[in-house]
Amino acid sequence: MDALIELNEVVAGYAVPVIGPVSLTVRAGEIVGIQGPNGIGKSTLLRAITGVSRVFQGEIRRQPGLQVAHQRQRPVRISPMPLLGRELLKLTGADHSAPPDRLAHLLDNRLDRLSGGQLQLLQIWACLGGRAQLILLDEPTNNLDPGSVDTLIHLLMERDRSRAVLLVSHEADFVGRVCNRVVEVQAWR
Ligand SMILES: Nc1ncnc2c1ncn2[C@@H]1O[C@H](COP(=O)(O)OP(=O)(O)OP(=O)(O)O)[C@@H](O)[C@H]1O
Repeated sequence: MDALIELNEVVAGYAVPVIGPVSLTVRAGEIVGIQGPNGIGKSTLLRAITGVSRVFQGEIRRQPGLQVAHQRQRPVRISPMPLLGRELLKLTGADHSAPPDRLAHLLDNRLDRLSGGQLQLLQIWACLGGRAQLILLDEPTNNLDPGSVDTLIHLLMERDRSRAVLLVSHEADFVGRVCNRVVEVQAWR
């Protein structure tokens, strides 16, 4: 299989269908964006890839052995968390690639003493620099000021280019700057 993942006419939801049909393909090295109005089911589609939501119709084909990392829209923040930034990277396997300079000042801080935006950037790098070949990012610019959005773009560009990213974002400017392709999704009707 050439692609990392292929969605073929996928309809996903929970007790009832929410989104679709959606077809898309993500290949190694690509950054693909998913766009659509609030509440249409974009997060639900990412959850279908990780098996958390239900696939009603269609098919999701994964490259054999594919590992997926998922940065959720509102990451759970467990407090207190006496874990250092560099320990988070080690736990996720992300210490194998040197963290970018822009994150260096966060590595010796406890996770529960980082700001929401700092924690988010570190968690995104833990996904991008970890073992997964496919990284799912749900609204990665949430909580980020313009300087941090620049850092996020830098992290995306610095990732190992064999990795692919499938991201959901309502920030058209950000999507235009980082994505190779954008897929417009529709609600199930
Ligand atoms: N665990 C769940 N069980 C049942 N319904 C859910 C669940 N999570 C979300 N939904 C419903 O699925 C629909 C789509 O939600 P989802 O969060 O996927 O949309 P979205 O497009 O990502 O929204 P936004 O752009 O606001 O982030 C909503 O009506 C929501 O209430």
